[in-house]
Amino acid sequence: MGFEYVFVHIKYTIPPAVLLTLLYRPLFTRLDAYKIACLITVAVVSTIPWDSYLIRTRVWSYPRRVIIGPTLYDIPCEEIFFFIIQTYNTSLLYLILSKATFQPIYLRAERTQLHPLGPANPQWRYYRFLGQVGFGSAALLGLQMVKNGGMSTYAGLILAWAVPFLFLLWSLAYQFILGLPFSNTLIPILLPTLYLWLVDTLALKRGTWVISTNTKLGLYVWDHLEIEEAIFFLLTNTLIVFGQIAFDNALSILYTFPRTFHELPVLPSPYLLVRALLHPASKYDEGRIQGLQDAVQRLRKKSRSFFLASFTFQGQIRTDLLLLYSFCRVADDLVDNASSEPEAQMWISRLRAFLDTDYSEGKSSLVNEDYINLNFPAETKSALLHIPTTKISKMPLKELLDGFDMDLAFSKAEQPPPIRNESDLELYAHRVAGTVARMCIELIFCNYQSMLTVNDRRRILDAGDRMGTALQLVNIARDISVDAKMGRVYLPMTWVKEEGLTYISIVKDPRGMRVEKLRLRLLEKAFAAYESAKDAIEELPVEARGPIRVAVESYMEIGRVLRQEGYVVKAGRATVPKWRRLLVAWRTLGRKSTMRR
Ligand SMILES: CC(C)=CCC/C(C)=C/CC/C(C)=C/CC/C(C)=C/[C@@H]1[C@@H](COP(=O)(O)OP(=O)(O)O)[C@]1(C)CC/C=C(\C)CC/C=C(\C)CCC=C(C)C
Repeated sequence: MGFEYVFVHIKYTIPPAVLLTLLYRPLFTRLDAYKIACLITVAVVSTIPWDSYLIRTRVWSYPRRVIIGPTLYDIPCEEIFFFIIQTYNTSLLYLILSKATFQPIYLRAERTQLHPLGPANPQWRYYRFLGQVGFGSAALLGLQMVKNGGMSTYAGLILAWAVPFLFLLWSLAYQFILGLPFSNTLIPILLPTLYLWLVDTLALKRGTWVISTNTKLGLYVWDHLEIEEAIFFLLTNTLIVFGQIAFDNALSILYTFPRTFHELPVLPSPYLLVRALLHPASKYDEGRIQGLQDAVQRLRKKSRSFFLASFTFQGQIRTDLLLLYSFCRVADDLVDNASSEPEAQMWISRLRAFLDTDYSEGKSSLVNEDYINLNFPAETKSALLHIPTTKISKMPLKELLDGFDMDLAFSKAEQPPPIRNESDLELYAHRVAGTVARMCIELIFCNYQSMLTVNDRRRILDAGDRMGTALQLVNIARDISVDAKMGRVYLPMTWVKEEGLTYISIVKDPRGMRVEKLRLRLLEKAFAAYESAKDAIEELPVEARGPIRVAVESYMEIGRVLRQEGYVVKAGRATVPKWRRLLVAWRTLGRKSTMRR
């Protein structure tokens, strides 16, 4: 009996596990735990018969002096622990590196020749076939090597065991394996492989584990690292990453095509996951994939705070929020970028009519698609078509349009400025942002089960409304100069007068002590609304608390920067440096809930 193998774990496999866990802890969700647990189960169950065979046939052995004793089918318990910890470490690395990726946009519809629009992405089927030929040949080679016996036995056994699994995973998830960025595929395979090669070199050198000379090829990658060991770690890490990718591929299919897969549980069963992977790519809804791609592009380009926050949402809610953002952004831009007040008014009327049709009973989605095609620019189509109206009520959307309507009063020379006093400011902020918060919360309630009563929900929605208002006040405080350039002043005229200023004087020169005083007054109001609402976040379903904190805090951080003297202005706006935004996200995610329900 000895502790050498245990020390390998203490020194080399447990420290990275602790480090990765600490790093990922604030982002760790139930779904992540489920994914890792599934993979560990498959890894342990599939490796035990193979490893047991290797040990019994003495291809592979452990001197008695290095292991503590207990075995399962002759496999030392330290070895079983190795399967678990390797799967855990590589999986965590994959999860960390793929956090920023919104995987559904990597789905590719594969139209055939018979499709009315002609074939699309025909190359994918060839890629799949080529991969299958490659993996199939490697598996056959492995079998042949085992059959030949002698020095090729161990290498053959590795190939014959691991490659059929790779063949299967490739066949199911080739689109993601090829399409995802290298940071999500190659890096999480190569980094742990290299690390384990180094650990293995040390273990073989010290004789912690021994490969029989009769069954190995006798080739080395470098001193003491047998080629078989190098292949083994490369293939097992590839299996783990391919397994995680296949999981994400299945989840992406489930979240992207709600017409085919509805009423999804937070943790989909293995049966549902396999059904999703077997759903033919020729049946993917291309329009929806396009809608999601456009939504991600819009968010990346237009809002750094919400783009960062979107990484922390997982599963269906991330898709829904992206689609909601896309709609809000497109609607806001249509009105803001109109060349005249009548044109902006026309967009608002058309958006109202679009919502009326979308929410009317028995409407056909085709009717609304025709309406969009006829009445809106082509580049806005995907945002309008995929807004998740089945999960949000009509009222906040209509009120959002009322908020845009208030903006139009700025361009009507005959009318007084729309924000005359504090109540007008509150109404405006409620309409353009309180409503957005309400819709976000409705989506959260729809996606996660909770024990909240109707009254609780109402109270949380009201708090959300106040929080949205707080964000909008920060937005106005940030943009005083930008808005003045467009001839707009969102500061209440009563406040402006109190400072001895006028609407015109601010439009002409939005700088100076008195404007700064007004900015601080606005921020004070914003932070008061924020303080009155922030505790309600801890009453949201647990999965949504951290991400909502990130969304809120990274925006409120703009307000905190504005409160400091000498803030940095870029393109007329105060900006929060990237490192500071990341720090805020990290801190808020890690914060413990004080009011768990
Ligand atoms: C993570 C993620 C993808 C979130 C998406 C949130 C979302 C749907 C935002 C819509 C944004 C939008 C374009 C709205 C149109 C009206 C508008 C311009 C509102 C202002 C947003 C500022 O965005 P941005 O800086 O990009 O805009 P401009 O530069 O001015 O063009 C707003 C300030 C409103 C944003 C308000 C929210 C996102 C609500 C936040 C509150 C919650 C989520 C609820 C908190 C919950 C509790 C219980 C307190």
